[in-house]
Amino acid sequence: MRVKICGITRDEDGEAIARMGASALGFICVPSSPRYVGVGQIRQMVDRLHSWRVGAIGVFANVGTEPIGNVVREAGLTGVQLHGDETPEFCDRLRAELADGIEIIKAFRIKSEADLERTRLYRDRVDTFLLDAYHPGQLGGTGRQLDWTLLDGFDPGVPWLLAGGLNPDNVLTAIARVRPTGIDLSSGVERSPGIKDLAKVARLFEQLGARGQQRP
Ligand SMILES: O=C(O)c1ccccc1N[C@@H]1O[C@H](COP(=O)(O)O)[C@@H](O)[C@H]1O
Repeated sequence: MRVKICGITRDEDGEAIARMGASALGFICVPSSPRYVGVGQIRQMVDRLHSWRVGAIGVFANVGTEPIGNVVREAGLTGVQLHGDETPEFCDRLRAELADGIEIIKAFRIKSEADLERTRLYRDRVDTFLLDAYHPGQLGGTGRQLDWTLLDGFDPGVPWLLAGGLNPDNVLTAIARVRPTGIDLSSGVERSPGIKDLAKVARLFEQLGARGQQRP
């Protein structure tokens, strides 16, 4: 089970969570978010993570391919998460901008079957899907669950992460019900926006037990 913990803003949180066994850490590059971190700060955190086998994913929404490429290179990211309204063609252009091996995760905010259907258009263009809850006026980090019943039989043909309102108390039910390739948590393991609650993160990994983490 791949485990991504998103919204890291402090060196000490990143290091502790990498040590606990996270596959990837997420850094919010969306300026309107309370979890926003600048490129210099991300670089500093990424440098401190070099001894851990952990991915470093930048989360972007509705910005150009060139600024994303610049942040990826300057911060030393291993991947990007597109959390806005990026088109399939945008994903192709971004692929051309990024070095080989940089992971592209496309996030979808799901409120209906039609949203799930739309994910098909991205299948051959990105590496990984992420399904999050839709909440009007907010891009992410909402702490809200999407309607898991919509995901019955969802099999996109690419690895995919379940996100949206996951926490140590509901994560095992979510995995058993939805069977994603991986999970992504942010506000469910926080004390306040951007400040992780390491006791909650530890409880999450206890819950996950011997499942083992995969791919940075
Ligand atoms: O966390 C944010 O502030 C954020 C801002 C803009 C885009 C995405 C953001 N977070 C992503 O939201 C999901 C779910 O978060 P939660 O677990 O429900 O709090 C997660 O993928 C974050 O990467």
